[in-house]
Amino acid sequence: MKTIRLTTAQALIKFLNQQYIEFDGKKQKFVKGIFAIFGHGNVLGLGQALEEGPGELEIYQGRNEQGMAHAAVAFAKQKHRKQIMACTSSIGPGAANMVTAAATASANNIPVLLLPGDTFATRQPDPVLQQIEHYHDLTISTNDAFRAVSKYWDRISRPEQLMTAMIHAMRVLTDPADTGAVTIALPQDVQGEVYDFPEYFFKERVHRIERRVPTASDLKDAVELIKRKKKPIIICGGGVRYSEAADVLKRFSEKFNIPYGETQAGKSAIESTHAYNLGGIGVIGNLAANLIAKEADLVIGIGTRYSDFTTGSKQLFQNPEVDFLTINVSEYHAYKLDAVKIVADAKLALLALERELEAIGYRSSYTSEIEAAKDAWKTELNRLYEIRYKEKGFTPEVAGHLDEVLPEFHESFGSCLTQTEVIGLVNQLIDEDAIIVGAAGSLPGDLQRMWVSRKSNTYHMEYGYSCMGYEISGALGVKMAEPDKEVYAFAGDGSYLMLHSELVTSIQEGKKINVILLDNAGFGCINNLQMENGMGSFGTEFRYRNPETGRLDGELMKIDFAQSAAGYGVKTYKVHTLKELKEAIEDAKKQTVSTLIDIKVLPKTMTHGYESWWHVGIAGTSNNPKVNEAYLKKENNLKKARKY
Ligand SMILES: Cc1ncc(C[n+]2csc(CCOP(=O)(O)OP(=O)(O)O)c2C)c(N)n1
Ligand SMILES: O=C1C[C@@H](O)[C@H](O)[C@@H](O)C1=O
Ligand SMILES: [Mg+2]
Repeated sequence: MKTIRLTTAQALIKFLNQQYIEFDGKKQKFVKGIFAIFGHGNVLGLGQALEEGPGELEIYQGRNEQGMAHAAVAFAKQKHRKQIMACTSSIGPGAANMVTAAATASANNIPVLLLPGDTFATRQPDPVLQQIEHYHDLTISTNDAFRAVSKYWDRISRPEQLMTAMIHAMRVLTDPADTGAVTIALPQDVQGEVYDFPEYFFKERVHRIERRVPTASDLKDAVELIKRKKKPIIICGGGVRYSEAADVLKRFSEKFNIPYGETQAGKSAIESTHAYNLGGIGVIGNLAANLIAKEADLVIGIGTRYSDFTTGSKQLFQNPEVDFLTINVSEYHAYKLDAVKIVADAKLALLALERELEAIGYRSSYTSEIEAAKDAWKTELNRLYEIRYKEKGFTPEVAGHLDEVLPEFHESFGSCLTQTEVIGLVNQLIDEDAIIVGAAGSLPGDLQRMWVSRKSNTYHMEYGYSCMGYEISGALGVKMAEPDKEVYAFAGDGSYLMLHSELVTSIQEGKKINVILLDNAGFGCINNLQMENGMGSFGTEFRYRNPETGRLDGELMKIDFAQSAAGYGVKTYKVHTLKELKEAIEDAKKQTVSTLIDIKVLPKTMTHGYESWWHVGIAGTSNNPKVNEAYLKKENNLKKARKY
């Protein structure tokens, strides 16, 4: 047996360079590059290996481990999981910073390879700087925190363990049914330890992403169910995009006259204007999708994990005859809602169903309902685009909460922009093939409802974990995946403040991203949520501590976000009017550096509620009668929801 003498870290990098994937007969390199923030836990092991022999891996310098790992997640998501990035961190805090991103990857089923440094396997020294030391179990380190958020976790305590660990890492990273974060913890001494690795460990490996074929019996059950149903609705989930099944779904919907609603992950698989595309469905869905969903007698969920946002906390589908048919590569998701299942690849399942339904001449019995629902939503959308603030007699979309704050905001910020008119104008002005990125706050709701995707795969929303701070890091990852397109991160002021460090990396790498920052001086959507459920405005507006009350109910904080980003070399704009917004977008398009448009928007002017309900925990007793009322309302809604 021929061997190659290498350190563990050198062997790992050599191995990563030899991994390929094959999908539909097309072969490509699987690991594009590696984000690194070096510390004592990885610089002399993995860092040395990367300096000496990176192979074809591109090496990027992150700013915050969470941010860089989110960029890696976004890269893989935009690549439809066909190519990934790795991330290396030091031990302790550097590693801990990646835990959130690991969770984001796993919740969204997006592959990412995380390589945190770990404490010494030899325990020489003991403890090393940043080691926690659990008195009852010295084998526990910060990296054990990744176990809860990874789809595969391993620790390399001896160099030879690397071989099985990496083979399993690749198995999970390329498994469409169960991919997510893979964490390989690397004790810092082991990274530099030498071993005679067999040459065959480094042979070229092609991991075939197989399309799981539907079984005849699954298909038979599905056809039996569909042919009894008159008003089916499809839910187009992220699986449609990852399986590249959009064209087949489009044809399927047309042939059998079946409309579809989009989840956050599925949106933009097919352009919004397609006649059967109802748009966003669920808690933050629109009127068209939610009205059709209410009446549907069959829900065909394709590549969706049926989150509470998608099913309206299992209360959206109100037809007493409603049944569920699920097409999913994951048995776990397929078993939900007591559905009839086709456990298979979305594209193959749709093609097979198409043949069967054609053979029996199936067609749903919708006549004008789909068009009527779409038209009604179009009218509503136009109304949302046109909402203009008036000093007198203005009722915001989210009315009756903080009506008195609007004049105060208008005066303090010198802006009277509403969130819906801003979204409408941005949607109208940016390129058709530009990609928008988002994750948290009120924007995902507004965008799922309002955004008109004119080209496929131009909507990139992380809503499996809805992690604040993904927006800007994610935009960088998307730009790395699609460097020829303009990329726009939609971020609230809260999300921007939580994490925007990779904006600097975008400048460093010359990867232009555009930040559309909507500053409403607070955690707006959470303020809505608390006030809708009877609470007062508590801890969610950005106000100074008031010396008179001792509370956070002083004046509104005015933050110059444009100035903060300008300091990094970002081209910035301050926007208070639609005219300024138009000029800023047009100028931003001409720039080669990253841009940020600091837009002051009135609170409470986001979209609100379209025939859906979100189940949230509410206090069962309170001195506040409004909270008690909200609790009773919740209990009543719960009665209308499916139990499982
Ligand atoms: C990391 C993280 N922490 C907390 C939350 C809970 N959360 C969801 S939205 C939100 C406020 C978002 O505020 P902002 O970004 O300003 O958006 P807005 O709702 O005002 O549009 C919070 C705290 C989250 N989603 N992610
Ligand atoms: O708690 C939340 C409420 C949602 O409206 C928001 O989009 C999401 O980020 C969240 O965490
Ligand atoms: Mg905000």
